[in-house]
Amino acid sequence: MEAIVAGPERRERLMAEIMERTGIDEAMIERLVRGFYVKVREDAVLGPIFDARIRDWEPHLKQMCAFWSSVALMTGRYHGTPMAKHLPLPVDAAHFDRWLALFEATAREICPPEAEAHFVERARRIAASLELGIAGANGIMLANGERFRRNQAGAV
Ligand code: HEM
Repeated sequence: MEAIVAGPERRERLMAEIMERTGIDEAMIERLVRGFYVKVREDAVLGPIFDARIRDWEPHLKQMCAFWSSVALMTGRYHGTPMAKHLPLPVDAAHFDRWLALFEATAREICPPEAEAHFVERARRIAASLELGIAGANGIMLANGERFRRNQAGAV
């Protein structure tokens, strides 16, 4: 009879499969995260939003490495509440577009193509779900593919 592969063993296998297929490892995640936030902090649109909220960058960067390790490699290292952290932010579609443009540029610079595609696909999905949540918190129910724009919604 074939053994049922569950729990930690299944996670190990998934992780090994993703690492082998994409070349992603914790070192690549750390380069991506650190490279991305260098761009974010210099950015005219996003920089001030982070600067106003993050005093000590090192814990945030460590948290983001754990997040991407969980998202990209299924390691389960991240335990947090990203939606709750983003709901109060003064952001809309323009901020998410900028965030993704910087993330995608960093992934292109740092990762081989399979890894880049793996990160970017997940970043786009999570960004869309955060934007949907933020719109909802501002009383706007987005239709499929619709974007959240505060000026049009009149909800600044
Ligand atoms: C509009 C673009 C975005 C802005 C301005 C933004 C800003 C921020 C800020 C200021 C924090 C710190 C919050 C706090 O500690 O109080 C944060 C945390 C975080 N962000 Fe974003 N973010 C954006 C998009 C994204 C996207 C697209 C992702 C994921 C793909 C993401 C993932 C996270 C995670 C995982 C945390 C840590 C939450 C925790 O402490 O557990 N963010 N973000």
